[in-house]
Amino acid sequence: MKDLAYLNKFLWKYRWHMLPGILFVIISNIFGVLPAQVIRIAFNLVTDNIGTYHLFNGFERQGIIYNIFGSSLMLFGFLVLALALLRGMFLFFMRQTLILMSRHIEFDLKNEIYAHYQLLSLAFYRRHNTGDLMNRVTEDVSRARMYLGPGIMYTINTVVLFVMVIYAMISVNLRLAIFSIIPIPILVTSIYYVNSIINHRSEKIQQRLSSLSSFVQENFSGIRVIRSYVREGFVQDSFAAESEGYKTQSMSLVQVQALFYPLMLLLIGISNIIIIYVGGVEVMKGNVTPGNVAEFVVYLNQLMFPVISLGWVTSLIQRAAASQKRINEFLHTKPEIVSVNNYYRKLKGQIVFDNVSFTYPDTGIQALKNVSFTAEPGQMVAIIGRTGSGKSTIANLIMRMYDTTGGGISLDNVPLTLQNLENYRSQIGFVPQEVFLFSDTIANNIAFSADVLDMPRVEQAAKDAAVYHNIIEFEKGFETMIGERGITLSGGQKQRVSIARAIVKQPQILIFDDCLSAVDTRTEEEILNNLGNIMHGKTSIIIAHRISTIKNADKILVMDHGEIVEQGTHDSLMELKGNYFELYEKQLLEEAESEQ
Ligand SMILES: Nc1ncnc2c1ncn2[C@@H]1O[C@H](COP(=O)(O)OP(=O)(O)OP(=O)(O)O)[C@@H](O)[C@H]1O
Repeated sequence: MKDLAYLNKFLWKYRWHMLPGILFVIISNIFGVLPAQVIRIAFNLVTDNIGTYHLFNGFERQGIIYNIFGSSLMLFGFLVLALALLRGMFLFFMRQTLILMSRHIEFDLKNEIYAHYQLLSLAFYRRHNTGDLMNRVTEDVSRARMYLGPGIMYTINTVVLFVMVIYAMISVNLRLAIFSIIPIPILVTSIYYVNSIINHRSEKIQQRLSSLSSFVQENFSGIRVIRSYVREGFVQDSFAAESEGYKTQSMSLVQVQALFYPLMLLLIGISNIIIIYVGGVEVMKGNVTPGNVAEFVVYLNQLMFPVISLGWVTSLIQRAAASQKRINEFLHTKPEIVSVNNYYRKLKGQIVFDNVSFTYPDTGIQALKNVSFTAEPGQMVAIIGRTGSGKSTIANLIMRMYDTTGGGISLDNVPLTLQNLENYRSQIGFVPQEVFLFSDTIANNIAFSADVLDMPRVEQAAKDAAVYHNIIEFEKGFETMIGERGITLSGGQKQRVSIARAIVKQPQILIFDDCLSAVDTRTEEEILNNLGNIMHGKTSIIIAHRISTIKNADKILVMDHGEIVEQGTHDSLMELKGNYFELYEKQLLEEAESEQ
C-alpha cells in the first residue's frame, strides 16, 4: 500500500477536482437514502388508511377518499422520481470530477514515466525487454488509474452510504438493523475471495495473450524466413498450441465468473428474506410498522451495491499497489549516465583515449583493454579488426552510451564525464551499425535532429550521402513513407539515408560504425570523397571491415581482442607486415577470387 503513496502528489495537484467530487458523492447519497423514507411514509399511509377506505364501502365518500389517497400516492411517486433524478444529476457530477481527475493523473503519470525512460542508460534497456517497458507505461498505469478513479470514488461512496443507511436503520429499529448488517461481512468476504480468483485467472490470461501477441509479431516480422524454409505448417501448429493455452485459461475464468453472479444474487436474496421475516415478527410485536419493513428492504438493497463494490475495490487497490510498485521501481532507477553541468561550448573535435578499459555491466564481457589513441581535429581515424574485437564499443564510449570502467576519455582536454551531454551529443553525427529508420517520410528521417525541416539542407545531405538519385526516383521523392506504413528500402539505401541523417547536422565529430558494408565500392568512394569536403577541419571516426574503405585515413587502429595491436597510416602498417598486412593480403585474394 505504501507504494500508492507516490500518487498522493497528484491527488494534491488535482485537489480541486477531488474535493468537489467528494461533496458530490455525499449529496448524491443523501438523495439516494431519502426515497426509502418517502416509501415508508407512503406505505404507512396505505396501511393506516386502507381500513377507513373499506369502512366507507358502498358510500359516496369512498370515491373522495380514493381520490385523496390516489393523489397522495401520486405525489409520493413524483417525489421518489424527483429524488432519483437529483441523485442521477449528482452522480454525473461525481464522475465528471473524480473520474476526470483520474484521467488527468493517468496522463501525467504516463508522461512522467516516459520522460524518465528517456534518461535511462542503454544498460537499463538491455536489462529489460520491450514488452516489460511498454507494460509499465500502459497496463500498470491504467491499473493505478483504477485506484485513483473508481477505487477512490467507490470507497468514498461506500463509506458515506454505509454511515447514512446504518444511522437511518438504527434510528428506526436496532434489532432489525443488526439483522440487516449480519450478512454483509459474509457477502464482502465471499465477493473479495471470488474476485481474487477472477483477478488471478485474468492475470494468467493476460500473460497468455502477451506471449500470443509476441509469437504472432515475431512470425510476421520473420515471414520471409518462414516461407523460404517452408515452415508454415510448423508455425501454424505452434500458433494452435499457444492459442490452446489461451483458450484453457479463458474457460477457467468463465467458470468462476459464471458462479460469481448467482452467488451474489443468492446472498442478496437470503438477506432480503431475513429482513422480511424478522421485520414481520417485529410488526406483529408492534415494535415497527409495515412501512418500516419496506423502508428496510430499500435500505438493504441500497447497501448491496456498495458491499459488492467493497470486495471489488479491495482487490482493485491490491492490484493497483502491485502495479505502482513496478512503476516506482523504474521511476526510482537512477540514470547511470548523468550530465553534470550546463556548460555549453563548441567542440573542436580532439578525442583522447587514455588507457581505456571497458567491461559491459550485464554480461561481464571485457570489450576493451588499455586502449589509448588520439584523434586530432581534422583527422580521419579508422578502426579495423575482427568481429567482436571492440570497435563498436569504442563508438559507444565516445557517444557516452556507457562510462569507461578504467582509464578516461577526454574531448578538447575536458574529461567526457564533465561535458554537458545534450550539448556534446548534438555536435556528433553517429551512424550506428544497425540502421534504424522511423516509419515516417524520408525527409523527416533525414532531418530527424532538427526541429524544423530545412529542405535544401536535407537534399544536400542526401546528395553527399549518394542517395539523392535513389530518392527522387520514388514517385513521392523525399515525401515517400518508409517503414511499416510505406516502402522498404534496400540495405544500402537505408545505410545511406542514415548517413544523410548524420551529416545534415553538420557535426563536429562524425562516427561511422560499419555503415558502408552494404554499399558498393564505387558509391563508397563517392561518399568518402564528399566526406573529405564536409568534414574538413572536423574529426571523423570510421569503423570498417574493408581496407578499401579506410586506406586513405590519417590514422588506422587495428583492433584484436579489445586491444589496439597496431596503429599508423596505411603505408606504415603495410611496412610493418603484421595483422593489417595479413588482412590486406587476404582481402586482395578474396577480391581476385570473386572477380574470377
Ligand atoms: N551491449 C552489450 N552488452 C554486453 N556485451 C556486449 C555488448 N555489445 C557488445 N558486447 C560484447 O563486447 C565485445 C565487443 O563487441 P563490439 O560490438 O565492440 O565488437 P565489434 O568489433 O564492433 O564487432 P563487429 O565487427 O562484429 O561489429 C563482444 O564480445 C560482444 O559480445
